[in-house]
Amino acid sequence: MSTEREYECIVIGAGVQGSFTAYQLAQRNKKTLLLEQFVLPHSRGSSHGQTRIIRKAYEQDFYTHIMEECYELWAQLEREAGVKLYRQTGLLVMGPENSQSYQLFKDTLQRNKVPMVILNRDNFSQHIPHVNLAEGDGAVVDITAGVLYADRALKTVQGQFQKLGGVIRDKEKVTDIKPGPVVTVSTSAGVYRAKSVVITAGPWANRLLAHTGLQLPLKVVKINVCYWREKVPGSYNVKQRFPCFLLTEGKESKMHIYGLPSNEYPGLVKICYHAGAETDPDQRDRQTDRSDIDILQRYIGRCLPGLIPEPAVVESCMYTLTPDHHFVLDCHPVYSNIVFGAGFSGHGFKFGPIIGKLLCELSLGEVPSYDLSPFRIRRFQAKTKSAL
Ligand SMILES: Cc1cc2nc3c(=O)[nH]c(=O)nc-3n(C[C@H](O)[C@H](O)[C@H](O)COP(=O)(O)OP(=O)(O)OC[C@H]3O[C@@H](n4cnc5c(N)ncnc54)[C@H](O)[C@@H]3O)c2cc1C
Ligand SMILES: O=C(O)[C@@H]1CCCC=N1
Repeated sequence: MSTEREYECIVIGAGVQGSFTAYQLAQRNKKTLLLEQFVLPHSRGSSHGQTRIIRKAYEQDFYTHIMEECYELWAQLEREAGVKLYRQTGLLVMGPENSQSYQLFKDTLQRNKVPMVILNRDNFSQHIPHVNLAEGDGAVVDITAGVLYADRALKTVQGQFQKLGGVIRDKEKVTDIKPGPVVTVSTSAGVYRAKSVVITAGPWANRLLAHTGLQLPLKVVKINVCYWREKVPGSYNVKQRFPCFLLTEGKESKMHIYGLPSNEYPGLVKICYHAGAETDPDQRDRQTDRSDIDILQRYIGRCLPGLIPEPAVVESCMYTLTPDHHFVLDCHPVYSNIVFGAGFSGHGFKFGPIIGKLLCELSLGEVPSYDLSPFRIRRFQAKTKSAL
């Protein structure tokens, strides 16, 4: 086999997690191949689109802790590449004042001393115009939060990986993985070998893991990415300092509604429902459920009076959900040189740089920089089907 087909590590899937993992490996001078089934850039997975929210506001301390370093790593990439990837807007968290979820968000911010502002009913509309705070809801702003320019970030990290000597082969679908001390990876165009393999295949994770005899309890859902037109252009604009926002559990929905200020499409505000209908990732466009859009229309009609409650643009994206909505970051239980990052459950983009670092550490057999117990597969126990 020629040396072009032999690597220290092969990363499968060039979404945000695979691209950052490959970049971390290349920074550590590891000869790395990044394989992607589609021609890059593409919009068939979970990492496409122009924007994502970045925030420290979480219900669990472990995410807030990790975000500390993650902000640094995003800034480092911006400096290294000379590209702006983050814009601070703040994140307005709203939810029933006495609900568990809202209190957890607020407490986590306070306990971790994240810069924040608590708004009350009297000063709310002065700070956040054109939003009706629902009866009984509280409101708190995570000042550190903002928008990540997602497509630009992906292009940047892939470019930096290549500058470090990393190889990307797109339009090359992985068709087989043969575990062993040296792992053999077959694609639609060739056969490669590596000391370790990282699987970051997003909605296709279980398809890839099947080659290693492992299945995770993952559910893939389609998300209708909705943009809503401002009645008065600029009312919810990023330049007017309108923040990102997130609704914790409420009457309308068990899950969150979230939004970003108008920015990428002039006059249009991105507001989505944090759940969707199950889909086969290869049949995404056949899933036509729009019940999420009905929920959004009702919410917008009631609480965002400056928007036309009819989506102006609807795009598609996918979440890969775990039962507890926490990520999966682990080594294969039998083949320790096969590592995977999966189940990012619709909130993984902001963590890309740190996920890359952690998966790189796991693939090199190092002790990971953070306690990975919330992310290990043993938490699923009986639900983790293994043919091994
Ligand atoms: C509408 C929407 C809004 C979101 N908003 C936010 C947000 O505001 N903040 C946030 O932090 N996160 C957000 N997320 C979540 C975040 O975008 C995802 O968690 C993240 O993009 C997942 O990345 P990934 O690399 O795991 O998956 P993907 O981006 O899907 O990457 C997996 C890649 O693997 C490739 N692949 C699969 N199988 C093969 C194969 N056999 N051979 C070769 N390649 C293969 C795929 O083609 C794909 O490119 C959002 C997601 C969606 C859908
Ligand atoms: O991860 C995020 O910040 C967004 C908003 C909340 C729901 C999921 N994604």
